[in-house]
Amino acid sequence: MTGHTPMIQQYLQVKAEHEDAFLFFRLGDFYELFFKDAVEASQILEITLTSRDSAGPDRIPMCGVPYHSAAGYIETLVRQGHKVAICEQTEDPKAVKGIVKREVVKIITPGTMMEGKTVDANTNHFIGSIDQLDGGFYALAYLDLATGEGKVERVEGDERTLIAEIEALGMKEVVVDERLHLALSDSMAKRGIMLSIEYGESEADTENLFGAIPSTLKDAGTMLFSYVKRTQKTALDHIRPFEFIQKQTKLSIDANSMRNLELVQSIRNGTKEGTLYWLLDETVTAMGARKLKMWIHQPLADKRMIENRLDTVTELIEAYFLRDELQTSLKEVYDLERLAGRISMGSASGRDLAQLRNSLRRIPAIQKALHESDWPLLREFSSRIDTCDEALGMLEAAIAENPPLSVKEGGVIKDGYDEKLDQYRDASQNGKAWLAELEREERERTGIKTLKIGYNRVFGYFIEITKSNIHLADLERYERKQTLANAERYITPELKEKEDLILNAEAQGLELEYVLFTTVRDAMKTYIRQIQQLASVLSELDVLLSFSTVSEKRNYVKPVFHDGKALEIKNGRHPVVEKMMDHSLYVPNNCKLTEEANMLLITGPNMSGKSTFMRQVALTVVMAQIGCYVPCDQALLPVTDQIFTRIGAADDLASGQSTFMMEMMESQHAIANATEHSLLLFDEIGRGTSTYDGMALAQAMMEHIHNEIGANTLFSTHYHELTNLDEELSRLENVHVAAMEQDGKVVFLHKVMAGAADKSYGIYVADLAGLPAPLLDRAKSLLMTFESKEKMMVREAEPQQLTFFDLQQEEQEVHSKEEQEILSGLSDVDVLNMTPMQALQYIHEWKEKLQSRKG
Ligand SMILES: Nc1ncnc2c1ncn2[C@@H]1O[C@H](COP(=O)(O)OP(=O)(O)OP(=O)(O)O)[C@@H](O)[C@H]1O
Repeated sequence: MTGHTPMIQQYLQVKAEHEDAFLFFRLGDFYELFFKDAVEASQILEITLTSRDSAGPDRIPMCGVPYHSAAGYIETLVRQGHKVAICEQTEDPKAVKGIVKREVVKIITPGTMMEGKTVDANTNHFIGSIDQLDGGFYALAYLDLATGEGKVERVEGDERTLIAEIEALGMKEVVVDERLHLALSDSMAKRGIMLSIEYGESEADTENLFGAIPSTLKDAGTMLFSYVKRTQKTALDHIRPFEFIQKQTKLSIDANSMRNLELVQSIRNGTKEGTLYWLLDETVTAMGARKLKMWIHQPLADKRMIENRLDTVTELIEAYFLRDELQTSLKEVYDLERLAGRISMGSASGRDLAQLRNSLRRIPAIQKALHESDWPLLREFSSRIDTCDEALGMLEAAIAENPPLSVKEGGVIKDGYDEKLDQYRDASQNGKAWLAELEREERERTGIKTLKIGYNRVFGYFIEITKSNIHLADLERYERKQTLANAERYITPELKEKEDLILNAEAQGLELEYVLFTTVRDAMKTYIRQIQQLASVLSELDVLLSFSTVSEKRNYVKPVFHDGKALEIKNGRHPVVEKMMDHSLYVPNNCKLTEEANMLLITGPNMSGKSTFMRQVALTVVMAQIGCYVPCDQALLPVTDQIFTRIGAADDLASGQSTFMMEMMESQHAIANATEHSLLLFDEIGRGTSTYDGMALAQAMMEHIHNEIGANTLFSTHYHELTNLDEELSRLENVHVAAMEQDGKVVFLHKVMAGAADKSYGIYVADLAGLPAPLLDRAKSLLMTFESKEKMMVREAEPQQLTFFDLQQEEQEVHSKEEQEILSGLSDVDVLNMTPMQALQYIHEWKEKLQSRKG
């Protein structure tokens, strides 16, 4: 370190504690980066790399960004998966000699970045933390620092399940201890998730935050809290008590199924379009949009709670005008949760406080409208709304109607709020007028018509009287300051006082205003919980309004829940496919799963609509359990506890697993965790391997689900051979999606009908896709050969179809069994006590057995 200038030495000291971050080192109006940081950042940010002198022989690489435009650069670095440590001057450079003290005031990381152009306010941005526990499970805690929402859940399963959950929640950063860091660093890096280590001591007093969390899971939460505290270095009063996600009260949908069903992210490009969230999102506030997403992530599994939401939606649908009024008011409500977060962390601007005030102004009308309605649940809603009158009163009194963006510009505090500030403003704005008035008064009092008030830099403001009038001067009050050739200049205490005010008015006014503003902002901290509570009620209202709007617009119906297991949907539709196509073209379908028959085996040509049908059943269940109406004419539903899907080829490239391996792992996960209250969707299990292998696996899985689990199950397959299973499995029924041949062309009817399909139409679909005619002809003739061969094989191997290896093995098993029988028969024979005829009879039997073996 020696051989550097004192400033660089200071830099190196700070940098040593923040090796893993780009250090933004404040120098005047710039943030400077040095050494390796400078080289790398200049490349990423496309800014010029320069160098500066040091005490040593080599120049130091350096680059910098202006203070006022740093935010964009910081955002770019953090978006690309880096940390940025902000090091500020913590002393006034004017007040000290030599090196100014500097300190890191904040570390911005991918999981804690809350503001910026790329931060979507309609989504929660969670930073997570993991603790590995005995017994093969993990504790997963996560927190949205902007809104203060935190949750803790128990993740049962292996590392893959854990990572899937982290991805499903969209986390960009996860905090772990050193041991887990080693174990997870590769798989997290592949997915672009930052792993940060927290060594620090856990915060001691966190009982208020983790009171509801089972003790074994608390450590994940406290570790997360310590990390956030260490990086943010501000008050975190807005962080609410962490919620414990109890699986029993939630419908759990594993991350793969979330993706397969396109609940919040489309498979194609990961955007919102084409998802259930996209379909249902008619929310008018960012808080509502976030809540909707969380509800879709964690639907309810409690009949009473579901019905309460559904009944509220019913009331909102009926109360048409009220709904409109509520939505119009809610549109004017800003993001109260994020505002509360900024207040807590001291980053709220004057404009933020004005937005808070403007939002709070809307609340009484919302409350009143609900309260005066004829609807019992809506009235109940109104009683949950706290109008935050005190907070509103304070903001009304203190904050100007339209404050500027920057607090430092002034104009944030309202006139009339603070006498002193008013004086400053008065002084600076009306200073001249005041002086003119004083001049008039003094002339009147003294009778000197030529008395005037002047100003110079040495003496400030003065009263000037010409020599000829001096005898009229009021020397009791005037103090002589300067004598000129033909005039005397005086000051008065009053004038000096005013002078102070006038001269410093602006500067002091701004200073005072800043103090007043921060006092109001800090005072608002008292109301954070109240504001958050309000936000929670309003966002819930927003989502329920959204449900009622969509349900009405799209003719959805209210589902009926019962305590049984039957799941019956009449004329169901896939809501997203329906929205994307001409509504009248969509072919509705029934789905009937009863206690007696709760497994459907679906066959039908490619593209006929098998997976659309399966998905629509799952989406209907999800929609119902978040409290929304459903796309059908009638629905009788059980409360489903978990949904598992094995649909399509959602290749998980990052995990490095083959598609077939993925398929098997997802199946394993479903089979290991499903209960009789679960819904399983298995789309074409086993198609990733050889026919017999795949068919065998599919059959075994169906048998297992039927006999051991008893879950409501939809199973689609291309293996027509499996359709015979309904004879063996009593609760299995065949359905098929109908297609029709007309003039040599296949017409897809998209209609689900009883019984098995007789034929698939793969080659026809290939034709539709535009494969060349000669290729298709060849395929047709090959198909004929295969089919006739298969018929022969089926005949040979009846009653079951086995592979060549299976047949060989079976043959061997049969033979050794016969030999065993002959041998044991021989040893059992009591030769001394049998007639020759009996002996002959035995020999004949043995010989026949051996002959049948050869034959
Ligand atoms: N009920 C329906 N009404 C109208 N169109 C439908 C219906 N169901 C499916 N479709 C249309 O048919 C297309 C194919 O459906 P889907 O992907 O469900 O077929 P599939 O039988 O699962 O095919 P594959 O066996 O090739 O996976 C859908 O994209 C949709 O446009």
